[in-house]
Order: sequence, then structure tokens, then C-alpha cells
Amino acid sequence: MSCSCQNETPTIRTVTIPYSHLKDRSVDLSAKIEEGFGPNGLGILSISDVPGYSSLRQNLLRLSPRLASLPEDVKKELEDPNSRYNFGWSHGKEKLESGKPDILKGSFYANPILDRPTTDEALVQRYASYCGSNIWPDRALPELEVAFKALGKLILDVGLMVAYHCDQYVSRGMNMHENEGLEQILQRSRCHKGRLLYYFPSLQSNCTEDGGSMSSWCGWHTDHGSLTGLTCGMFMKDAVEIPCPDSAAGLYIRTRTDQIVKVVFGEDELAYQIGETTEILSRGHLCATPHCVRAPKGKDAFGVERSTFALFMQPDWDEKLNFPDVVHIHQELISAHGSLTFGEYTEMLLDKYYHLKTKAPVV
Ligand SMILES: O=C(O)CCC(=O)C(=O)O
Ligand SMILES: [Fe+2]
Repeated sequence: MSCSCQNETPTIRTVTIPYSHLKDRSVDLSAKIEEGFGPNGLGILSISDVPGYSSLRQNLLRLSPRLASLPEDVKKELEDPNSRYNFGWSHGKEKLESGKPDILKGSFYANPILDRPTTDEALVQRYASYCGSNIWPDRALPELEVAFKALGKLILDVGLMVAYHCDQYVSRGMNMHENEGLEQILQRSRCHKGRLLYYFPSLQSNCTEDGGSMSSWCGWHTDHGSLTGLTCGMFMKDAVEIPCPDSAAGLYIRTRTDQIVKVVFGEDELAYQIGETTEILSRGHLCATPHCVRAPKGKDAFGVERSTFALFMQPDWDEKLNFPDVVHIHQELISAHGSLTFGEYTEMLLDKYYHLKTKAPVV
């Protein structure tokens, strides 16, 4: 890990694993997994030299401003209130830390592997945010489906390799039942979710000030699922890709010791973060990652937009989660219900946080 310090907030480079090591199941990557995801790690690591990745990233991220600038009535047709906007276009539906609607970014959600994970209508109603169907802009932006699925599949394939090495690391510290490792859970899931994010350009009135807030573009949170694949954000101005105009802008992480650090990884690297579900199931051997995104500031930030893509890899709605006896996240929910499926667990969380289905998702 290298660290350069500016404004007292250190900038830390992620632990990086070359793809050639990752794909080799006989290489022992425990030390790297521990350094990135273990109790003293940042909860993020990146994979370098993934074949084909750079162009798939560029193809998809370049479509993000085009999607966001489609006419309002076209975007409205891509909305899915029934899934609480967890499929298709979502803008201004989620709430910020302040409770105000989040109008700073637009998201497009889809399952990159299965267009329709089940035909069972009862399941679609019960777990609408997982079991729903994809909504593609077939006429307005037909390239989106191809580019989204191609990048999403690649991030899943590489993510399964990361998961294999996570299991190797965790099984050194605890007994793992057969079939209950992260790799197998993710392999058999039908509900992975991709999110193409578009951060609208800063407006003149607010791009000089962010009130010192780290989370000016995306609030502090931990991802809910198992493992999140994340691309390096692409900054653009007037449809042209530019370097980020403010070195303080980008992804921030809160460390185990409550320090806030800015995290960087190469444009051609694919980053992975741990979600809450993995932290619970691994009994804390792998730790979830609190993170947020800071918008650029200063006069050069005017008109600058950011695009990125996240793949939330999560257990199937039917997956029985073998929760440990002692957990420190969502303890009251889990201990009251010995064995829960991931679908049931998620519905309970949504109810806890979002007051009986009136608000936003927890991906
Ligand atoms: O924009 C980013 O880099 C991170 C987005 C994120 O954390 C999320 O979608 O959960
Ligand atoms: Fe996140």
C-alpha cells in the first residue's frame, strides 16, 4: 500500500492482484486477501490486467451520459416503481443522508445474466427488487443491453475467482460447510444486479463548495450483498473524457479505525468490495466496506460529469443463510429468526430501514 497525504486525508492505493495469479486456483493469495479484505484491510482490492476489461468498461461508461440525456418521457418508460426502482432507470427516488431526494445521480439497474430470473408471479411480487425483469431501451439506446451484459458478465466471472480465494482464506480461520462458500453461493445465484451510475455535472452555484462534505455525490453506506465489483469512474465534460479536475474527488472509505481515506486504483483495474452479507457469514473474517463518493470542486469542476458501474453480487433469494450465533450487524433481526433466506432477510432489512416499502433500495 502506498500513501500520499493531502489536506490531512491520506490517499491510499488498493492492494492489487494480477489476473494471472487470480485465475490460478493453486496460487495461495491468502496474504493479499487478508491485506485487502481482512480485519485490518480497507475492504477493497483491485485486479489488474483482466483480458478485455478496458474496452468493455469504456464501451459501457460512454453510454451513461447518453442514457441520462434521453428525453424525460423515454426515461419514464424505463422506470419500474413495482421493484422500488431496482430495475431500469432511477433518478430522484432514493433518499440522501439528509432525507432529501437524491437528484445528483441517475442509475440504470439490470440483471446482466438473466433477463427474467423467474416466471413465478408470486415470487416477482414478493421479491420484486430481485425477481423482476430487465427493462432495456431497445429503441432509444439499443447498444446499452449488449455493453451492460458484456461488462456485467466479465465482472461476475472475475468476481467468482475472487470469491474462490476469499473462501480459501476464510476456511483457514473457521469451519466452512461444503456448498456454503462465497464462490458457490454466488455461482448458483440468479439475482446479481448491475448498476450503471451517472453523476450529473456540478452546477456553478454548488461546484465551488461542498461544505467540507466527503459524501457530496454519494452518501456513506456499506453495500448490502456479498461482493461488489466496481469500475474506476470516468469523468467527462461536453461528451469528452477528461482527467478528474480535482484530486480530492472520487471514492472514500472509512477504515476499521474510523479514519477516512481516499482510495485510488488504476483505470484499467477492476475493484472488489465486501458487502454486509459476507461480513456476517464469514463471521467477520472478511469485513464490509463503508464508502462514499466526493464530487469535484473548484471552477474546473463546472460541467464535469462522472460515470461508473457497480455489479452487486448477492445470494439467490432462495439461499438459506447459515447465520452465526453471534453477529454484530442487524443482530436483532438475525437472532430472532434462526434460519432465513436471503430474500426474507432483505425484505426485513428494507422494512427496518425504509418503513414498510415506502422508500429506496439497499443494494
Ligand atoms: O460511484 C461509485 O464509485 C460508487 C457507487 C456505489 O458505492 C454504489 O453504487 O453502491
Ligand atoms: Fe456502494
